[in-house]
Amino acid sequence: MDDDDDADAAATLVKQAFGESSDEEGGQLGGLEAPEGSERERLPHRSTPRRSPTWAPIEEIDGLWLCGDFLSPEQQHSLLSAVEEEGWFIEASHNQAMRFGSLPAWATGLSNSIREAVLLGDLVPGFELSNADAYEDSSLFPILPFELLGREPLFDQLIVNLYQPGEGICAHVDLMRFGDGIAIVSLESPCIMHFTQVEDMRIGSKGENGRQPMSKVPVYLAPGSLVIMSGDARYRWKHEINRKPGFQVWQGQELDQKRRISITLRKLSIAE
Ligand SMILES: O=C(O)CCC(=O)C(=O)O
Ligand SMILES: [Fe+2]
Repeated sequence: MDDDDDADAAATLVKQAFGESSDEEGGQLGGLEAPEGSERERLPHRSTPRRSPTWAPIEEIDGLWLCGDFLSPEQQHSLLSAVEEEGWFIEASHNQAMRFGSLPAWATGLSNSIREAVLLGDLVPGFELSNADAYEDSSLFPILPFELLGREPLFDQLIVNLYQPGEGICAHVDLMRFGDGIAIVSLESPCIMHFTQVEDMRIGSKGENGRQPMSKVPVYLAPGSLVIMSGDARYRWKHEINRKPGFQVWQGQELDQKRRISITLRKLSIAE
């Protein structure tokens, strides 16, 4: 596909997923409605278009993108309410819920919003100038390759994790039963997710791209942020969250740990 074909395919995808114009139901971030009685709900439907979210590449890791302003505070609130209404975490001993196949409506709305943010979001200023070469073949869709962005459904597996202060997740690469292209939305507490290369990229050896492997790459996940992992980021880097004292340090400050909820969306691999 050349760039024009890609652009046409993207336009078709936007129309299919979100309707002809952004005023229609299901338009930009339309899958997430404001809570009843909120200021936004009283406004005429979508009278003020929401600004585009901004995407920043994590420069050390190919295929890792962060959208720090994916969800507004209102949208975070309504997403959290939708999760809480599922009743998964009423018992203190329950801290994880999984769904396969058909997802709750709010998760399908979230999935649509992710696709829309990838298609319509802005790249952080300066990105195109400094990184144009590395992304030559995917300049239209640097955040998620078009074959992943255009698949239907985009995601068919949901996992919601609830972490109390001090709790996290050990370094891992997600199971191979899940395909490429993984999205993680963070709610409530900010946290630092650390990425480390898998063993075949040992310290001291040079990776395929000629770069020296990095020891550990910290990524700050604000509430309402969205992370997308594909390619190397998904297969060649482990991710972990260590919320023990001393590990959640950002710009010299230890983060204040509260409860954190994360929503991970993935697509099951097609069975061979
Ligand atoms: O909670 C998170 O942000 C990450 C969750 C995760 O990596 C997973 O469920 O595989
Ligand atoms: Fe994971």
